[in-house]
Amino acid sequence: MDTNPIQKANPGMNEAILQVEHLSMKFGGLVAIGDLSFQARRGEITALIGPNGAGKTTVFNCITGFYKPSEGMITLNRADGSSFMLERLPNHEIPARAKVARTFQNIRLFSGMTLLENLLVAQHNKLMKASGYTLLGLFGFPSYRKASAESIDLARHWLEKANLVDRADDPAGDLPYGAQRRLEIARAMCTGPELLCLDEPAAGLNPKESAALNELLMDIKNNTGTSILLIEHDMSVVMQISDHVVVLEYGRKISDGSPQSVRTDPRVIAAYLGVDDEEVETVLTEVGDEDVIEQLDTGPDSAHGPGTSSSYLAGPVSDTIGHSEGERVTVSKGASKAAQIDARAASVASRPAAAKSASPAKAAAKKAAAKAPAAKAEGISNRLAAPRAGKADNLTRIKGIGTVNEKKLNEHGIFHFDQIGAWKKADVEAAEAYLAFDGRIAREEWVKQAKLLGQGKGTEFSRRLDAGKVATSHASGKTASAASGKTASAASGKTASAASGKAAAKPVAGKRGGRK
Ligand SMILES: Nc1ncnc2c1ncn2[C@@H]1O[C@H](COP(=O)(O)OP(=O)(O)OP(=O)(O)O)[C@@H](O)[C@H]1O
Repeated sequence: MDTNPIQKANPGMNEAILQVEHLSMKFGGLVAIGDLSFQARRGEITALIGPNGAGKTTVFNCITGFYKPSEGMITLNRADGSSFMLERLPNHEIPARAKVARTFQNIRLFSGMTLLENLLVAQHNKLMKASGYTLLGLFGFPSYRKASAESIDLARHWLEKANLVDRADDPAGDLPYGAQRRLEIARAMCTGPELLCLDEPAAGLNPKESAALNELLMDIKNNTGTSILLIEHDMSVVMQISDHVVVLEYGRKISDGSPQSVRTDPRVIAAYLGVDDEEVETVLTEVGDEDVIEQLDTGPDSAHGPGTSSSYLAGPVSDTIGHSEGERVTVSKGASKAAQIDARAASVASRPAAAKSASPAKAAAKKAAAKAPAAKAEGISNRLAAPRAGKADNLTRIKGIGTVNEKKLNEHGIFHFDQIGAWKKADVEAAEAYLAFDGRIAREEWVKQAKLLGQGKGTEFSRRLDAGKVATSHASGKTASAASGKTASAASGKTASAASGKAAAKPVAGKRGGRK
């Protein structure tokens, strides 16, 4: 194989700025990335998404030379026709020669330096080159003076783009969080990258800061030649600005395509059942396909539930998962949710037609199963057998309750705001144990919110939800139809509501921990 990290490529053949081929990264026995291939196209925003620990940052670390991959090739095709095999390029040469820049999950600015100084430091290499690497050059060479003036102009340009020019002389550490994120991107842009890799740029941003970030990234996409590779958990950012989305789970690619196609991919939704409810809810409620929900009835992935390593661990051991309908699907013990979905789809496809005709019996079995958990809910004191007057409140108006948890609460006899509003400490603890929420109900003040909503008052969150600014499975933020046997949003074709015929008893979906 050619050991020269630079290859000549034909200009015009570089539709893909980045080609990742059969990339694997192992840490001892742990396979963080397994045989991953994807492309990022020039001039586009490509998002790399997946649950915590899926291997996204490891991919970035391989692209930017922080890790040398165990196997595979990463090719960066520059606009001038040259190509670089990044896995062979010394890492300090990746920004300079291959023109790849990155930001990190944790902000890494020089907080004591001013904004302008931060952007000038980023151009240090260019300035030193212009000085001829001599002290005299710093003062005497016209090339240095020219480069210095150009660097200041470029810094000012990116400060303007990031809407930070007014604060050019303030220390970077004094900026609000969202502004620091934009400054990092401005700093990376000062290096003139062809590929900009952003690791969770929207993490911790409020909606206004998120919108400012989107605007900056769209500006970069539309007005510079820079292509963007983006790791992001915030689905609103991903869906709004990405041209192309690659989804990882346990280091493997499970989906690759347009934002629309990946968000309706059952394997992606299944993968996201292991993360925060808000993220699950965003995907589930936007997809809302009954078949998809049906496919999710595989239950939690015990091999990768909370507390275990969230990385893909190759293992040939087979196990059998039982389902309420009685069919059994065999998957490997280390299989991801996506693999379970695939296995189940194969099982459904091969099921004889006669099995399908047994659906009334299946429905009865499901109904019985749906009733079962209520009988087990000893921990919560004020349960009801059914919603009053057949109508439940829309519990997703409480910040922290997504459609998935609303369904579980309904299954345990909790349908109304005043029921949650009346919870005592023991009820909160029981609900937290059932939902595997570990202190979150108290922290998010569900009881306080529920009291207000029960009195017909609103909260900041419920007002946003009622105004349609927050995703909900309910046709209208204020309506609900849990336990009515209908889907909550039949009109809009969205997700089945709680306690509908589909709400068979299911254990709590595994969470994969918080962000880094
Ligand atoms: N240097 C390392 N040594 C050992 N294991 C590592 C190392 N770096 C990453 N891992 C493991 O590889 C897996 C993938 O981690 P990675 O940080 O790439 O995931 P991620 O998708 O970026 O997660 P998150 O969304 O939480 O940032 C994890 O199990 C992680 O613990």
